[in-house]
Amino acid sequence: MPPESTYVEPQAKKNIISRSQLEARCKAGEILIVVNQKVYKLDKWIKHHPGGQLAIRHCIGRDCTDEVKALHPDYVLEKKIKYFEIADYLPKESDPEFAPIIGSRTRSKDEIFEAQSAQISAAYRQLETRLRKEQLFETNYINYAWEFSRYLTLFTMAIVLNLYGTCTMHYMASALCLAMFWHQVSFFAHDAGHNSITHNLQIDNGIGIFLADFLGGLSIGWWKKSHYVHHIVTNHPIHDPDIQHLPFFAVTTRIFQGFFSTYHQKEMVFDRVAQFFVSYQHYLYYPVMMMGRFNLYVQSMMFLATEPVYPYRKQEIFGLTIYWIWYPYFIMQLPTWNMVIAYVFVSHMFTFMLHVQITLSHFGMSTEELGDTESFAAKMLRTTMDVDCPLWLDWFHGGLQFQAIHHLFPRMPRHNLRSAQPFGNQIVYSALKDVADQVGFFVEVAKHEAKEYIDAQKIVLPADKKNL
Ligand code: HEM
Repeated sequence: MPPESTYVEPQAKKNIISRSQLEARCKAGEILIVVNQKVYKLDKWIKHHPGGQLAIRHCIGRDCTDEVKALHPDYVLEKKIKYFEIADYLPKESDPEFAPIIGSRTRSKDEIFEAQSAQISAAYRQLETRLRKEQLFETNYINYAWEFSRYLTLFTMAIVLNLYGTCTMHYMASALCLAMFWHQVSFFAHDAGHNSITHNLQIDNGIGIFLADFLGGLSIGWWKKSHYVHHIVTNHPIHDPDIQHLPFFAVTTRIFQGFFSTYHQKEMVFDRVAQFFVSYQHYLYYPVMMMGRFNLYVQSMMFLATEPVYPYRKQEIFGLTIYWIWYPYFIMQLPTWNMVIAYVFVSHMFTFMLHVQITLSHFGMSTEELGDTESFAAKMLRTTMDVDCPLWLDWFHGGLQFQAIHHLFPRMPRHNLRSAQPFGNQIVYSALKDVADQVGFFVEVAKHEAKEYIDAQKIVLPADKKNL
């Protein structure tokens, strides 16, 4: 055992599961995950998990400590998780299959990658402690008061311009205000989905249902299901629903062969229709984004109709029913049918800004699968991008332009993301420094090897010839 190893001899009586045993048991169908060097068995409970089944399925058979810490309130790790503990996890260096590294063997590329990834993870954990000290996980309700005044202004303007308007310009301005209202309120619903408003699951869920279902006609449950998965397997072409947009877009050429989407549970084929649309995707991007909200209606209804276990189904169906009463009633106040149709399109299409903002942070980033040894923090930084924006424009992006820090700490209230970002950058810089150091090291090795080769071959370089 190397002296610097952190391995501690487990107590004789405790159950121990090694990495190979874990793999074998998971392959046999057991739902086991590793958190803080302990193994948890979730076979029976998975269908009751408030974060959905798929979130857990993406963590089966691997260490998901950082994911679990990032996505749960403290009580889950402090109390709830204990009920599912079945054994200690045997770190791989003590597993007979993974013999200790003896002597000065050169580390393989995989080992270097794993070590770098672990370094980022360690920096990430320190950062979390620091941000807690800075109280950046606490909600400042004054921010929400400001936001409320904005929502209320937009909604009131939409109503007044619709009911008391006298010309097309008034009606279209009303539609635009409604689109802006939906756009802005989505950020609030996003907080509710992450339980980052009151940090109480029931209350935040209630807020989410009111905002998304009653006011917007969309299912918060549907959104939460897909968004949680997105946070765990960000930018994975096969697993992340947020980058699966066939037949319209292909974010990576990897999907040209078609693939089975684990989220949608269906084959996504790259057929002729997809070939046609994808070849024009650079033109179609904005028009498709403008139609996005109509698609969300369909997804919401499908979710409520087909999700096997969902505790808030009745409340959400009630919410959607109210929406489908108030919105049609509202637009029927317009003087002509042409105006009604124009209103529907303008109010829906101008929410495209939200879809653009969401996709902007991920579409241009890596979609590689780098395996289980990549840490959560390393993966989030590789797949997520911030959007630069001045302070005065924060309201427009809702604070979510700091997407990398949001992905590292999904439960952090949005209004704290700007303050947290400089701390987050430290991880990025230290990761980049590591990469730069590695590159420098490889250059030195290459130089050394080249020199050895030249000396061995007794090659005379042109520059040296002149000196002969
Ligand atoms: C023994 C294991 C686990 C237990 C006991 C557990 C328990 C819970 C509980 C009680 C909640 C509701 C939290 C609240 O009150 O806000 C929750 C939410 C959640 N869990 Fe787990 N969970 C476990 C494993 C996992 C795993 C492996 C993942 C995947 C990374 C996961 C992802 C989530 C997500 C995404 C949410 C929703 C978070 C939110 O609302 O912001 N959970 N879990």
